[in-house]
Amino acid sequence: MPSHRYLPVHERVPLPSSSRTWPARRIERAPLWVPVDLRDGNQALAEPMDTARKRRLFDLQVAMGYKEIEVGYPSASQTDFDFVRHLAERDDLPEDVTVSVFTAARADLIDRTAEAVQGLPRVLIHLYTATAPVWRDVVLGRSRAELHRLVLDAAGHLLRRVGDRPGVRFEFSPEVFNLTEPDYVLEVCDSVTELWDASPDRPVVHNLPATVEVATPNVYADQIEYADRHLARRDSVILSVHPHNDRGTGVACAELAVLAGAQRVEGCLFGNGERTGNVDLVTLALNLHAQGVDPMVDLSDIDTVREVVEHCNRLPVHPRHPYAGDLVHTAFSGTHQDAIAKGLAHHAKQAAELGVPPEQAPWAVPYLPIDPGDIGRTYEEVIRINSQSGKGGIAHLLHAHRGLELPPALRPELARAVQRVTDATGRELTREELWELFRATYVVPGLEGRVTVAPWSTAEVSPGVHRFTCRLRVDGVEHSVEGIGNGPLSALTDALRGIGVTVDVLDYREHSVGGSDGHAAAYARCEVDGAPWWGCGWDTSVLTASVNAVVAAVNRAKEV
Ligand SMILES: CC(=O)SCCNC(=O)CCNC(=O)[C@H](O)C(C)(C)COP(=O)(O)OP(=O)(O)OC[C@H]1O[C@@H](n2cnc3c(N)ncnc32)[C@H](O)[C@@H]1OP(=O)(O)O
Ligand SMILES: CC(C)C(=O)C(=O)O
Repeated sequence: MPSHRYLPVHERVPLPSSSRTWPARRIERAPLWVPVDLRDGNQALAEPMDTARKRRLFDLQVAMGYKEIEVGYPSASQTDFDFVRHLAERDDLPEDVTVSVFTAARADLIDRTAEAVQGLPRVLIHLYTATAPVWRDVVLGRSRAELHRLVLDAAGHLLRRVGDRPGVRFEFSPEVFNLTEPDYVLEVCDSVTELWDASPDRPVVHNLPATVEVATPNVYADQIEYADRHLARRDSVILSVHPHNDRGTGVACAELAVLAGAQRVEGCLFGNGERTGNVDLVTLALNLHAQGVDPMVDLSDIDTVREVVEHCNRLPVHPRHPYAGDLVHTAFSGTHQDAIAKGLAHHAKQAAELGVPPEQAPWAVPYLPIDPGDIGRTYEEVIRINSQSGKGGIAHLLHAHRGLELPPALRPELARAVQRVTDATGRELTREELWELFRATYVVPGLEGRVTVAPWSTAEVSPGVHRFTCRLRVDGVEHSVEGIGNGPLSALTDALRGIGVTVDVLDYREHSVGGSDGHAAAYARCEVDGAPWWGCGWDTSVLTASVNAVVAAVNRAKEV
């Protein structure tokens, strides 16, 4: 790899001194989140959103509780302009929501922006110019002083155009802040603060973007802490960050930046945006939630949020996406499943002991960072079965979906049967297929096979003495037999013995299964012709289930 072509960040930009305090801090409340899906996310789409899609996403963001929403770049396209006009003319903005619009530092674009926002009751106008040396030299062709002049000219023009309108506030972004000299950032931002005469009741937003992520997140945090300490009129400045995800650490950058003093975070839902995307606001919010901090946005129905975002962006959310992906609450592997199954049972028990519903009880289930129920997911998909799965997960699924309480001694044998199938097919077993496999292996042999028992009846002929009377078919030959024992099952085994089938019940358990059809399950481990075999019964009658379980064990032994 020609790695020598790339300079490390400290050779690309002077970094601020290292008297950092952010590593010792904690995030104890949510910053102001600002979704920029309708602008930064939108400009990265192959097919930008039309008004209907923009409106759908905007309404979602309002419903989720976002209070500041960047809605477009109205001077860039008629579609963006029209959407801002749509918001202004519909006049249905909730009173606690401010819209933000984006513009480059050019008089013609500012004029068009001013036209677009006419009539909006609350609007933040977001002016930007790249400030980093490569952009100054290569893209904009301006020296430090010339670019500073361009920014002030544009900021002044904006102020003259809309500064006296009620409800208008301003934001400035030195684009590529993270590759800009710290002293130049302060010089430009402070002069803009001055020009716009920011005050605590009309603060300016200085938004310091990692336009292209180029360094480990600690470097960005140092840059933000330096700005936090040195920006002028600090109580009149809202310090905002806008991380991108080029190195895959956009979320970490935003979190460390908040530790370092950022009060506001711009990003997109599920991380859409230029190249590898903007920082993902959903992950950031749920990371706070998982630390016990109120994220101040409603993600209790994450699948609806995802569906709307996927529709509007025409992009899928990855199945492994943090919190929201299809697979993130699912365990296929045996030991994880075992731990989750035990953890869920423990959680239910703890909740009962505390006298609170499970969804209110403190969460500490292994391998599940948050309760999937918090974001509207069910437990259906938490455990899925393939060749990596083990007995714990299999037992959990049969319990969760069929109410079976499989005896621990039966589980390893069933797991081997499951593994034979999943290894042979190489694919996942659905929960219906798992149930069918269990039924075919342990229950069906009690109903059909070399030995069948039907019809039959039992009676307690004297206290503690039971008689089992039946017609037995063995390899097609029918016998009328009778047995006596201290219970119905021992009477059955006695009857079988009478026709030469030697069977002893070694272990037996039964339980009822709740639900409308009121089934019972019976599990019998029997020694048949000198070897142990499990058989199971599933019937509305406990007695029938138990008889079938013993016959199943006999037939399984006779099949080999
Ligand atoms: C990091 C970000 O996300 S920045 C936002 C980027 N978003 C977009 O570009 C989406 C919308 N953009 C557009 O629709 C168009 O680019 C427009 C309408 C804004 C401008 O279009 P055009 O006038 O055709 O210019 P073009 O797109 O080629 O932009 C390049 C010009 O803008 C100048 N420019 C770039 N950024 C800025 C800025 N922040 N302020 C002022 N001028 C700028 C460049 O120097 C260049 O000028 P030049 O032609 O004199 O060399
Ligand atoms: C905030 C602006 C300038 C931006 O989109 C970026 O830098 O990525």
